Amino acid sequence: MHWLLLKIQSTEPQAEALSDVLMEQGALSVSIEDAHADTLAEQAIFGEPGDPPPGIWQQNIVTAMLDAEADVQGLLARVQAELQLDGLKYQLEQIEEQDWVRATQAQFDPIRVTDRLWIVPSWHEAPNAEAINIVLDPGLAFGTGSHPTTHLCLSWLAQLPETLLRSANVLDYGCGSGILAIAAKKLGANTATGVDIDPQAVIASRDNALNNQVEAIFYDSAEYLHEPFDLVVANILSSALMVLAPVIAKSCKTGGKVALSGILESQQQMLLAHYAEWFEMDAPIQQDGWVLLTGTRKCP
Ligand SMILES: C[S@@+](CC[C@H](N)C(=O)[O-])C[C@H]1O[C@@H](n2cnc3c(N)ncnc32)[C@H](O)[C@@H]1O
Repeated sequence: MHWLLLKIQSTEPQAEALSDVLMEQGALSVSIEDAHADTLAEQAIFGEPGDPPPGIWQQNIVTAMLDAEADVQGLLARVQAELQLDGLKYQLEQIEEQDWVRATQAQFDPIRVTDRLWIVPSWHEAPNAEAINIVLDPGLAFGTGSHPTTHLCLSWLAQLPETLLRSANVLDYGCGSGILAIAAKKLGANTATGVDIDPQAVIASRDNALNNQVEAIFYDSAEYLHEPFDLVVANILSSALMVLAPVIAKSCKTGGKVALSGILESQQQMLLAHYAEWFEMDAPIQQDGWVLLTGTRKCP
């Protein structure tokens, strides 16, 4: 069994309408991708809570998956007529039936955070059985460890002195998959708590903690009571970090540490200035255009 992939070059104003017409004309699925993906001209597009939708890439590829027997020329003619377009540029590829589960799994390899901390998908053997291995599969909640913002937080947790961690109660604000709370606990934290605005993230975090045989508490941020913790990690986008600053400050004991992630280089000065009201801020740490800000809670 096989299918056809019809890949059409498109522009921002056309792409949505093109996708809709392809679906109406019998495509099994349609996706839109950056025409410059995996090149230096790749355009990062993401939205922040409260901002208008970020739109799509200026130059993109609209890919329709079709039955092997589909009349491609007829389909293209109908699409062009409906959208009043001329000379669509396209490529046609054939894809064979394959083990889709295995193909998906093959995209996720173990991730080394440090020599002693790894994130390992459940279907993989741990590269170092002696290391602290967090077993985590991609799921509905953010946080597989592959994103620089998560990686920055994990590296920060992993370099904390063990003596500090042993007595530390850790809060993971915006826990997603629970990866940071689970890592903190596995690295030796006294307790780990995670909160998230998304109920699916709370469920995923609880499942992941169970799979890792880690005791950690996860709940909805609406139920969070602002109790003070020794360490607070928050990997959320910068607009949310700005709004949540008083909550995060209240959540951190005097002398406690904070780590803030999800911040672009262009946003770091704004965040540093804002958090300086409550924290003695350290020099930013950068990775792939993202910044980790850390600090120590001042006396209120
Ligand atoms: C970028 S993910 C980080 C997940 C994980 N902690 C990590 O480091 O990979 C951000 C998480 O913050 C949550 N979030 C966003 N705004 C929030 C808010 N105001 N309060 C609590 N959680 C929030 C999102 O639902 C999401 O799960």
